[in-house]
Amino acid sequence: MIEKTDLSFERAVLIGIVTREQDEDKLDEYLDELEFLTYTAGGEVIKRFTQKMDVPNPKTFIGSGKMEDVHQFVKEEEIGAVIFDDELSPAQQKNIEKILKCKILDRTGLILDIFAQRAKTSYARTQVELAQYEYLLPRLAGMWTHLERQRGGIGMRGPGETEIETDRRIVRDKISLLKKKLATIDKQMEVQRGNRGQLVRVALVGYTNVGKSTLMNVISKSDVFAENKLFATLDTTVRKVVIRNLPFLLSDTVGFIRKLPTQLVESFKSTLDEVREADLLLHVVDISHPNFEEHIDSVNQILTEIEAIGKPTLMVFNKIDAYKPEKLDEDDLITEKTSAHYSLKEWKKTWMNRLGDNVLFISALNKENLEDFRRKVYEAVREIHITRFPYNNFLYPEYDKYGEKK
Ligand SMILES: Nc1nc2c(ncn2[C@@H]2O[C@H](COP(=O)(O)OP(=O)(O)OP(=O)(O)O)[C@@H](O)[C@H]2O)c(=O)[nH]1
Ligand SMILES: [Mg+2]
Repeated sequence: MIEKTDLSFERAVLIGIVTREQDEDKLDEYLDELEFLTYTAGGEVIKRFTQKMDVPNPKTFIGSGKMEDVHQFVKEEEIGAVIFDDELSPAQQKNIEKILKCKILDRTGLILDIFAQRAKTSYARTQVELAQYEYLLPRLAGMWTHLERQRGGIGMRGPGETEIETDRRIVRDKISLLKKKLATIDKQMEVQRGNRGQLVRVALVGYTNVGKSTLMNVISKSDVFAENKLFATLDTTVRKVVIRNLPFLLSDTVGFIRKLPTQLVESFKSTLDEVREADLLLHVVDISHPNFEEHIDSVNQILTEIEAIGKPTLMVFNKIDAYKPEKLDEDDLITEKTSAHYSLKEWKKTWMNRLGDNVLFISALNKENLEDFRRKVYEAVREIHITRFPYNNFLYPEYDKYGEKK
């Protein structure tokens, strides 16, 4: 595994910009998420810097005055990492590093770092490593100045272009090696998937931290790692589940996020094969999150990217126990009623109504409405099952509660 930026106990500041497409409220929400990502990576956010601009500065992303403020703060407060919400170009990253003289990360770098920390199996590690090298390649020149500065002193001449070229070649070789390694594992996995027989395959998909693994555990009585941090799951777990008389395969996999780095989507292609090859998707949503609608869009966008959109899908709105609409007093005639004030009942009448029967409202944690969940999943799986195997003998005999055959 290549070096990762260690953010453990690191004091960090966040930087984001307000643009025409992204007003202050939106930026706030995005920075909340970036703060959660930083916390997941082990860092602590001390301050946020924001700036209004039409277009980012091509050299330093934010303007020079603002950069000076950040510089002062970094010096005075002993900040170890400065994290940008947007993707920085390799040149921007290099320039900013020169000014601030501390770790500079963008959103992609931060997400890659979390993936690197969390990858447990050699398969996940290989995929992350490939993504890291792809990210590193165009940034190599910048990295050298970094090393140069760190070592400094006598006898340390700046690296010539040739050394950077050598480095690029090494990284390129490494990338093609990792790709070959992944291709071999992919073949093995394909065979494994083929061996699973003809059972209907169901995949849990959704934004990170919405409760996919918790739901998997509840439904399949398994023990998949779940926690209140982002990207708890990086590997796919597949379990055989039986509802009433119907067996099927349920898989839990990596969560999605807004602007998931393309390097990661690409190198996690085979992990995501499970989603691509699924017959039915359970799109899990954290309805207690203020941005849940945007999360749905991000997930759909990634599903489109991996060519998994348009499959039969059940929308599973989870965490109903934690859903608290904002209060609107009856005599309050000034505050405009927005979706933040909707009760669950009101939500059901919105665009959710158009989803017809394909919606569910549950709490995986409190095991609320799980009967409804089982029934709807059963019906959807059965539908697929009987169209695929009209003369099928997979359906187990149904037993009543006394254990008698029906
Ligand atoms: N209040 C509430 N919390 C829940 C519910 N379901 C899950 N959680 C919590 O949400 C957090 C994330 O749960 P996970 O199951 O790890 O979520 P995930 O979707 O698998 O996350 P990633 O693997 O990171 O993509 C945990 O702290 C869970 O305890 C629920 O119904 N209600
Ligand atoms: Mg998970």
